[in-house]
Amino acid sequence: MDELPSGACQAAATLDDAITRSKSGSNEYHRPSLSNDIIPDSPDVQKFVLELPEVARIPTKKRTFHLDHEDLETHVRPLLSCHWHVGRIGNVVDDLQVFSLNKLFSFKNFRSAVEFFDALAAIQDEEEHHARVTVDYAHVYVSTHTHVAYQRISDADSDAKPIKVPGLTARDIRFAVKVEKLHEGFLDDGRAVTKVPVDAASLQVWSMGQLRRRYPTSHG
Ligand SMILES: C[C@H](O)[C@H](O)[C@H]1CNC2=NC(N)=NC(=O)C2=N1
Repeated sequence: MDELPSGACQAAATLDDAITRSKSGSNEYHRPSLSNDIIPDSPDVQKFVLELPEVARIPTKKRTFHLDHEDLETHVRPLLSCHWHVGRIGNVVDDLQVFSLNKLFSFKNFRSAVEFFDALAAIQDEEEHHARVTVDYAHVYVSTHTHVAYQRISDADSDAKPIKVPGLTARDIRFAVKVEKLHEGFLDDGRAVTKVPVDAASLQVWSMGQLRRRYPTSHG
């Protein structure tokens, strides 16, 4: 798909803006309630929507490594600012946590949600990357992780064999950016609506915290 709508995620300029937009629409609005361990003014709460990263396509046959610590800021944080969040996949491999990147997209009606699903299926074909997708009336929940991925090895242990374990890779980032831009197109023509998740700020902080723990160094 070459004609992606250009520009960064335009769903909302700030969290407050998102709240206002959400309130002015017909969709219900939940004020994010911060849990006790999160400081409302924490620098980790990204209130502005960041420009989405451009990620080159990884050839299908190429070994895909997990994101590294630096990728969390450059690649993951902009998606968190658009209300993507981290989820846990049930099967932990060798005590290594398996994460996914998820977002709930909302639409005007069921027909628009199905049209989004169809366009999403085309992206999955193009990218040869397949997400878990759930259509629930006017909502589409997307969850992506890379099934065949390798844990990075530290420089100090360069003789070690990379561990094969599902996880988050540049394939997921590239895929999520494409899906986000697809949704922007649906917002622009009125087929989609913006919804701020319950506990949006907490989700951002929690997601970043989980990934920082999982990928503590450049070669975590
Ligand atoms: C060869 C082919 O690209 C691979 O089997 C693809 C198919 N789709 C995939 N999708 C996802 N999410 N992860 C993968 O590792 C994956 N592998």
